[in-house]
Amino acid sequence: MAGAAALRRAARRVIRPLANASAPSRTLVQPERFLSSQASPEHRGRAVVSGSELGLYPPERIRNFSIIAHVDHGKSTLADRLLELTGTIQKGHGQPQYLDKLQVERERGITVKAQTATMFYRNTVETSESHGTDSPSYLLNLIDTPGHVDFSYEVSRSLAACQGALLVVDAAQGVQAQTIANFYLAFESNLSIIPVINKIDQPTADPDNVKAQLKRLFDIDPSEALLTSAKTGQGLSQVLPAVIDRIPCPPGSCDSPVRMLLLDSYYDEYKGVICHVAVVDGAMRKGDKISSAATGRTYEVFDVGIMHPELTPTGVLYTGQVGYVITGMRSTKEARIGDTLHQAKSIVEPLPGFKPVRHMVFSGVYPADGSDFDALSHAIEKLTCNDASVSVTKETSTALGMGFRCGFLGLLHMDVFHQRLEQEYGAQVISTIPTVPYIFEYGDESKVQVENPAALASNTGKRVTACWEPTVIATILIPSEYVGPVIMLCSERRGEQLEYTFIDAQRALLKYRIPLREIIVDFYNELKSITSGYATFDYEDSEYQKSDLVKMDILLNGQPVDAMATIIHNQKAQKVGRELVDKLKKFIERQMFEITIQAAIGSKIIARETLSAMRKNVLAKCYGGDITRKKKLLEKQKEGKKRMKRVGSVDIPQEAFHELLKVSNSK
Ligand SMILES: Nc1nc2c(ncn2[C@@H]2O[C@H](COP(=O)(O)OP(=O)(O)OP(=O)(O)O)[C@@H](O)[C@H]2O)c(=O)[nH]1
Repeated sequence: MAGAAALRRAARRVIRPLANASAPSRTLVQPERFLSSQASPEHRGRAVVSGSELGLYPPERIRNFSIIAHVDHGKSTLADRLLELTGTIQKGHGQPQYLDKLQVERERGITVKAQTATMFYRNTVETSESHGTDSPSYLLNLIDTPGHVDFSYEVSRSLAACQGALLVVDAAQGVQAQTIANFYLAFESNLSIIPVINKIDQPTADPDNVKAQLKRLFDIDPSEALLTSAKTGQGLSQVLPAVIDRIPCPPGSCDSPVRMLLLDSYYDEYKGVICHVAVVDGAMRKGDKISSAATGRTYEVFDVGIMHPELTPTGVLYTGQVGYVITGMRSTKEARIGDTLHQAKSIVEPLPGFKPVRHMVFSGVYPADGSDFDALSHAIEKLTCNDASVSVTKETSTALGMGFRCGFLGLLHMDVFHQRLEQEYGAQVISTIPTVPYIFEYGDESKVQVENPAALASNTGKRVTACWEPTVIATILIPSEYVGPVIMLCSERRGEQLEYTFIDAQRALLKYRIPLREIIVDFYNELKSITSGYATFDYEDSEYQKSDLVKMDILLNGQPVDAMATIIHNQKAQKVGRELVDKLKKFIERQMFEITIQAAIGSKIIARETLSAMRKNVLAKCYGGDITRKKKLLEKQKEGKKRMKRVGSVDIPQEAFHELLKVSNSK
């Protein structure tokens, strides 16, 4: 390895503010029982921590850090290794990516929710702050964050509780689009950033090239980079010493009334609302009364503790610590993320909260079977308790009945939400074509934000005088040979080039301003396919721009299907209209009568297909008299019917709605 000595020297050079001057008056004792890296095997993984033991960790013995990276660069695996190294979980606990707890996270291999784990660690590697085996024990809060662009909101929230971040970069793939986005999130939050070049065990690993990229893009001194393999364990012993040495301790005053930032909340069937908090000042004990700065309501603290990594009651949380609190809150709506919780009756300055969530994509969510509305309503209510970033309002569609209009952070977020509804609550849903929030101005100069294209119909009396659509700044990293096709793709998608640079001899970085609508469906797939999978892509929201938008209706036998209406750029309407009509023809089953399928803008028909009449006889091929087989086929047909939506006199299978999602954007 490039040498522990070199790393130590590098470590000494980086910013290392010490504890806040107003920090603790608590006595510092060596909490030997937490020295898990040296503890006996039976001691490891013990999740019993008392409040008095927690009190042994004043802010200067605490480090709060996040792991941030591009998707799949190894954050969760690195988090696993650190949890093992500190004895927080057993080695070979049989469940890789321990902190990815949701079923969808395990199935998709992605992190969706940020997770926190408290570890206890004694630094045995000499650093500028510690002195070998005499070094004290530290309390480390590790926050594993999602890598996908849709969940960058989770990342920025997590960073608010941290003073530092491990920026993990794959040694073979190098810096990718989300590496850049996450670096800037951490940089703008003033965090100390420790670059970790991971996966150095891979045959194609090229750490020197990655160091050069880090220098060029972020001005990171190459000697600061740690080289690791979360798979083989190589280099991992350097990570936590660097965390202790290079990341400042949390600021805050131990003697002030308690003040904490509400980082996240979720609903637990047995325990009620559980809030994750970062204690900024003072201490919070079981039995204390705390108030919410946002609502003014006061609650009693029923339980308080740390995530070690499961909920571990401690009866108290001190300044600088990150943990959970359970109060009498009845719903997560009371637990507003970004709120300041503080000692009741004290007057405190609220902490800077978070930017409000901006919903990028809206879609209608309806029960596949209309009679399941109550069940769906219950499922959505429960799920939003654990995913506060979804907005939900009731809506009614003539085609689909009663349902909900939901706002999501992006398409993956929408997909994950649907999957969780199905997996965790058994809900069968139909979702409508996703749309972005447009702004329309009418003749009377009133402006409305339109999140449901069908809603535009109610304004037909008014003349639209102008419309605006949201745009994003997209960052795309690609091997240089793909620059041409990517530029073509972006201009087809109405993108405006903002930047074109090379990050090294082989790779280019492109920045485009693109209308959000153009990227929400299928852009990423197409980008991947034209670059043989090499492109990486990230975006951040940008301003609204004036645009020439029209509402396109889909008509079945002359009747508009409100759930299939979409708002689209005028120039693209014809092409997309044809594709939608064509797709529907393939998915709607022939019926006893002829069906015309049309796309229309106002009264102008822009695409049309006809489906001829036919009676579908499922028993047609079932010769002979095997009654059980016939019954089975009829049962299957009945089951299929349940998944149909009757629109006017036409039955539309659920799959047709799903397929429409795929063509709802132009190619
Ligand atoms: N060869 C090698 N593979 C690794 C290493 N670290 C992680 N991996 C593998 O890389 C893949 C992605 O790892 P994760 O830890 O899930 O990556 P992540 O960054 O958490 O991914 P997201 O949560 O989706 O953002 C998994 O198959 C890991 O087993 C490493 O050091 N070497």
